[in-house]
Amino acid sequence: MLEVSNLACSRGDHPLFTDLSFTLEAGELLQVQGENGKGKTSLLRTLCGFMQPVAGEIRWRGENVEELDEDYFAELLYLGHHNAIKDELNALENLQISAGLAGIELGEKEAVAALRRMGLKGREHLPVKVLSQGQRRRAALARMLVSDAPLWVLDEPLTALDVGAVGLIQELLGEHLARDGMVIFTTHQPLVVEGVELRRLVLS
Ligand SMILES: Nc1ncnc2c1ncn2[C@@H]1O[C@H](COP(=O)(O)OP(=O)(O)OP(=O)(O)O)[C@@H](O)[C@H]1O
Repeated sequence: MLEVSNLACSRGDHPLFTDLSFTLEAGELLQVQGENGKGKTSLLRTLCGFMQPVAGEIRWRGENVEELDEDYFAELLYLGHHNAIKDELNALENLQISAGLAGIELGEKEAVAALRRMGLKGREHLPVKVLSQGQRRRAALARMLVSDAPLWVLDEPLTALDVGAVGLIQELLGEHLARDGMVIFTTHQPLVVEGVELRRLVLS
């Protein structure tokens, strides 16, 4: 379980939020909401240890994440709104490398199957720089199919996706939550996971 207590974050001298507390349990889907610039991305990045909070504490399975360090990162899948993919490499190489960095040895057959489920059949061996925006996004989101991390932190996962891909992402979220996974995410588009209650955290 993720427990956030009295968290405060700033960017430079600019305070974003203070006294933010919430929990996230197995099977829960939490949307961070707020107008542009309210600190949604900053909150997600702070939860993943990329930014230091000004105050407060983040606990994972009862322990402060600063003390857990690598053990916490191994249980975390972060997909930022910038695709963390290398332009010169193809979708297959990108997926295998990112899985490897997360400690997962991903065979070519499995990686190809994941990319095909993401609608990239026939595009697996092209450098991602020639893919469309939506296809690049699909290539980045394929990590959801090969991750065994229980905590997913997703920053605007639906950006650039067509209706079919949005449906697929909603399906993948449903599968993850049904396995007792947890998801915290932002989106400016509607996102519905069938049979799952959407919790909301509003930054104001
Ligand atoms: N590196 C930085 N240096 C200074 N200020 C920054 C930096 N990164 C972000 N900010 C500021 O911090 C604030 C929060 O940014 P953040 O990206 O967390 O907002 P957001 O709620 O995710 O916005 P959006 O809905 O537009 O994606 C914004 O005012 C932004 O300009």
